[in-house]
Amino acid sequence: MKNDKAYLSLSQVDMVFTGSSGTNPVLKGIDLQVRRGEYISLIGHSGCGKSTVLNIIAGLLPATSGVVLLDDREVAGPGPDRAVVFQNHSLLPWLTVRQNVEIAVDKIFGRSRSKAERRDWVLHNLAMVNMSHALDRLPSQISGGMKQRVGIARALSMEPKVLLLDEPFGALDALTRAHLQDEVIRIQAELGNTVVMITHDVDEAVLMSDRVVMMTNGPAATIGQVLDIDLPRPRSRIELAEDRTYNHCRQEILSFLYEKQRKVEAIAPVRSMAARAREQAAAQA
Ligand SMILES: Nc1ncnc2c1ncn2[C@@H]1O[C@H](COP(=O)(O)OP(=O)(O)OP(=O)(O)O)[C@@H](O)[C@H]1O
Repeated sequence: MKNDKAYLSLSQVDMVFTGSSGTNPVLKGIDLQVRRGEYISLIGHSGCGKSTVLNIIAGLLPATSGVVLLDDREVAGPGPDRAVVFQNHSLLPWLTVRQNVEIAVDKIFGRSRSKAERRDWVLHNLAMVNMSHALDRLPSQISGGMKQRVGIARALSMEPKVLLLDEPFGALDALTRAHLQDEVIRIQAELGNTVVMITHDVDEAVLMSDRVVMMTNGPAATIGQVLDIDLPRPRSRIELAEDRTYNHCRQEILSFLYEKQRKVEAIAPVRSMAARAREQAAAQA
């Protein structure tokens, strides 16, 4: 059962990037409470600041102001209690599948677990993502979907308090993507991980999440709407296609993204193409 107390909380988080071209206020007043075992998706238009939120939780970026607490402790830098899986796998190319997980396990459990325990733990996590058949292959010898599986096994093997997924299925073809989504759903049901996932995919957000957090467009993006996905688990993608609640949730998110937060910049490239055409015509005249 999920605990109602916030396990991960972001309070009044602001982020302003400062560079040679001036200041860029990216996030403003982000407030988010995540319960232990909850699966949260962050969705919003490209560039609104989703990865920035994830990087702040990961401790890879310090927020300009505001507080991030995980299990009652302030996040003040990266740590093994927060494992990140990126869109493009980040496996070490010279290490095998097994060694890529082993390196994380040895680092975290090198002192607390015996060599045999660590070996079994590596194998267990790779079995969980159905990669036992390719333990000794190099990343260059496996497919993109398999690489993401290894990345997920590596993240899980660290027993993080929070799993941070930055578009983990974004680079995969539709079938591989569906397959891997199902595996993560199964693993989540088994382990009850607390997950924050970035996605651009409305169906993926509804299928996988307990709540979908919708971000407004930048600059100074914030949380515009939070939707509870009140669908029983286990969820079947085939049955959900006909489900009224599922379709209602989808509709809510689509309406937020494409009506309330319609991205006006999308028109800009069309304008500039037209402007370019005019310039070309003028140049040829
Ligand atoms: N390290 C950084 N330094 C300066 N600006 C940054 C940095 N990281 C992100 N930004 C800026 O912050 C804004 C939000 O970027 P971010 O990557 O968080 O958006 P996003 O919603 O994850 O985008 P996408 O969906 O396209 O991945 C962008 O304007 C980006 O240029």
